[in-house]
Parts: sequence; structure tokens; C-alpha cells
Amino acid sequence: MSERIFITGIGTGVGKTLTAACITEALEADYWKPVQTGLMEGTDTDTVVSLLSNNVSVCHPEAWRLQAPASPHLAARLENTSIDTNRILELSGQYQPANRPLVMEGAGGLMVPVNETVFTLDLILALKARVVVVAQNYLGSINHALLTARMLQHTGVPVIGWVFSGAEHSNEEDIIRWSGYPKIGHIPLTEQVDKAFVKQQAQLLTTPLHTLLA
Ligand SMILES: Nc1ncnc2c1ncn2[C@@H]1O[C@H](COP(=O)(O)OP(=O)(O)OP(=O)(O)O)[C@@H](O)[C@H]1O
Ligand SMILES: C[C@H](N)[C@H](N)CCCCCC(=O)O
Ligand SMILES: [Mg+2]
Repeated sequence: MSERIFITGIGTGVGKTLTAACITEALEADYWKPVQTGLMEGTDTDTVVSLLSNNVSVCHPEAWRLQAPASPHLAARLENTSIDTNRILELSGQYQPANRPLVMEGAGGLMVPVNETVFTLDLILALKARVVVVAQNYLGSINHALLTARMLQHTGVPVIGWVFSGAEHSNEEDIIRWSGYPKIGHIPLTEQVDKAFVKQQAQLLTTPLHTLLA
């Protein structure tokens, strides 16, 4: 089976979607956000579609699109439904390209509940995916990043490395050192989140990604 890459983060709003777009572009991968919550401000899938330039990547439809900008388990409850992770596993097989990666993006961070019994971490294990962790640089990110790293290490999830986002910060070196995970890259703050920016960042990520995915 070709590569499965799951983009998680140290929280929500840390830059997973922008990172997913850059990695999808770099690898000419397919993109899939299995569960989208919060539809008012547009979806992550729409964002990624708008940021890609290559004509190979396919952005697959979400398995669940839920109205409330909330944790998936709560957004589903509010719509009297529940997220079936077996359906997500089944669809992942259908969406997996034969010889290109599938880039998947979670909602929020590692311990976000997908339903009443399954957390995002459990889903990653079931998907047999390797993980890219997006860590935005802010005061407090060391704790959030190392909590995430410790859970990944404790559960044996294979980690490709960190993508840092936001302003440059000395936290990056400390997080790399204490987690033992390599740095894939840093996506700098930009005034213009557009195709040109994603193409530029994708070029910078290509070599480290190919090295770490080898
Ligand atoms: N490097 C950056 N420069 C400028 N804006 C950024 C950057 N990275 C992310 N953003 C903006 O910050 C906001 C949150 O980022 P993003 O949507 O990627 O977060 P997320 O981790 O995917 O959140 P979610 O958990 O909802 O999927 C978005 O409006 C995005 O455009
Ligand atoms: C609505 C937003 N776009 C996110 N996808 C949802 C993040 C859920 C976070 C849950 C939590 O950690 O409290
Ligand atoms: Mg996102």
C-alpha cells in the first residue's frame, strides 16, 4: 500500500490545513479530511483545493460534514448522529492512490474524540498512517508539543517529524531535542495564503519529506 500521511497538530488552529496543502502539493498526493466540523467559514477541503497548483492531486469528499464548530463527537451529537470509524477506514482504502500518498487531516489535536469511544490517536493507529505533527510557535507550545510527542511515543505511532508554523521561535530546537523527532520544515507567517505561497513552501519541503519518507 502506498504511503498514508496523517497531519495532526498540537491543537486546533495551528496550521494543519496550510501544512497539509503544502505537503499535498510537494508530493502530488491526494488529500482527505474525513471529518469536517464547522461549516460557516468554509471547509478545510475547499481551502486545500484553492491552494493546490498541480493537476494530479485529488481532494476527496469528507465522510462527515458537521455544522457545529466543535469537537467531532459533540458536533455529531448535536446532529443526532455518530461518526463510524469503520466507515472512515473503509473509505481510506477507496481513496488511497495506487502509487501516490494519501494525506489525511484530523480535526484539532491528537486527543480529540471522534466519537464516544475513539480518539484521533486511535484512528491514526487504525489507519496505519505515519504522522506529521504541526506545532505553531507560541508561549506554551513546548508543553503542548511534548504532550503530543509523549502520547505518540507511548502508543508507538510512527512519526515523520515536525512542521513548525508561525513566527520563528527558539521553542523549535527545544521541542526537537526533547521529542527526538526531526524537523521537516517551518512554514513562516505570511500575509498572503495563496497558491504561490503553497508552491514555494512545497518546494522547500520536498527534499526533507523525500528523505524522511525513504
Ligand atoms: N503560516 C501562516 N501564515 C499566515 N496565516 C496562517 C499560517 N498558518 C495558518 N494560518 C491561518 O491560521 C488559521 C488557522 O490555520 P489552519 O486552518 O491551517 O488551522 P488548523 O490546524 O487546520 O485548524 P483545524 O483544527 O480547524 O483544522 C487559518 O486562517 C490559516 O489561514
Ligand atoms: C471547528 C474547528 N475547525 C476544529 N476543526 C475543531 C477542533 C476541535 C477541538 C476539540 C478540543 O480539543 O477541544
Ligand atoms: Mg484544518
